[in-house]
Amino acid sequence: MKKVPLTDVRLYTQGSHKEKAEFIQKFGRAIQEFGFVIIEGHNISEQVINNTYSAIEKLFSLPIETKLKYVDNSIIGQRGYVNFGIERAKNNTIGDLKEFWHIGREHFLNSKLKVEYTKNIWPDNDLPNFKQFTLDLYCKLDQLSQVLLSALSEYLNLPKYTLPQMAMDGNSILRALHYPPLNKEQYHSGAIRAAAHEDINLLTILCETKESGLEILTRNGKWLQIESHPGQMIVDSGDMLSRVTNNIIPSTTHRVVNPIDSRNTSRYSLPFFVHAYEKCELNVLENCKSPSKPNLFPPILANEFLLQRLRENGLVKT
Ligand SMILES: O=C(O)CCC(=O)C(=O)O
Ligand SMILES: [Fe+2]
Repeated sequence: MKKVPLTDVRLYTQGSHKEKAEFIQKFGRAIQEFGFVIIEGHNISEQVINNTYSAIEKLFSLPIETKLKYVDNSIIGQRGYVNFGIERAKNNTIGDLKEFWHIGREHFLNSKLKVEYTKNIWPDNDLPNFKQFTLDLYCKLDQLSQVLLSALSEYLNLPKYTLPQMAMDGNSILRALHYPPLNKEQYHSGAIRAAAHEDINLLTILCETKESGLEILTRNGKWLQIESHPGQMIVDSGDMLSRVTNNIIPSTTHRVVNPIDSRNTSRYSLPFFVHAYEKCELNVLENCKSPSKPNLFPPILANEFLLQRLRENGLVKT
């Protein structure tokens, strides 16, 4: 496969029995064999996405002193603003050329499971609409993730609630990202917008972007540019999914490369990291165990795994 597979979520949400089965296979195989899949028919309107993009463009254009008011070091970059140079890919010593803002869960789908997550930080005094727009997108992506995880459970021949249950009211994060234009020094520093890495979580859903730069490392070791057009989103697998599937679905390596000179403009992006709930034990799922293949990963609580990976990414100091 040279092109990232594309499929339509409506086959699963509104389709006949046959169409549902078609989606399950196409989506599951794409994630398993390719690592990335483009989806359409996700039912999140252009307006919701564009409102959020306008809000984050305004946010990142605030003076640095204002943005720094929204840093809380005690919560290790899990909410609010994270400045340039802080996050780096695992095993990398140079920080990425990006600033970002994290939004966590405020609404719970199942009130019985309610857990206390770190409180969000809102730039209300500087940007009154930011909270409304970003939370609206968060909730819609959260619902979409439940649908995609249900299809993926069926692909693994597991009850369809298996993966959705892990992510239900999970510690998922919407990341608003800004990669500013590069100066000459940065072009030569060896740093890139986002160095090659795997995401920590179960799945990542990336909203469409206006500027290119995202590349994936295909399972046969070649870098491939990936674009999403209006109405499309990109989905990829993370480390938590790799753990619970005993690497049947490996996490996908990806990066964001620097722009060529003639397109040296800001790039904004909105990935949604679908996490398990904090106390979820990341055990290998029943159908992914096999007598001939030992379990590659010992069980670990989702929150402990997250902390371990944040340390590797430079967000937690050891
Ligand atoms: O900006 C992008 O398109 C991808 C960002 C990403 O991979 C990340 O933040 O983990
Ligand atoms: Fe990523």
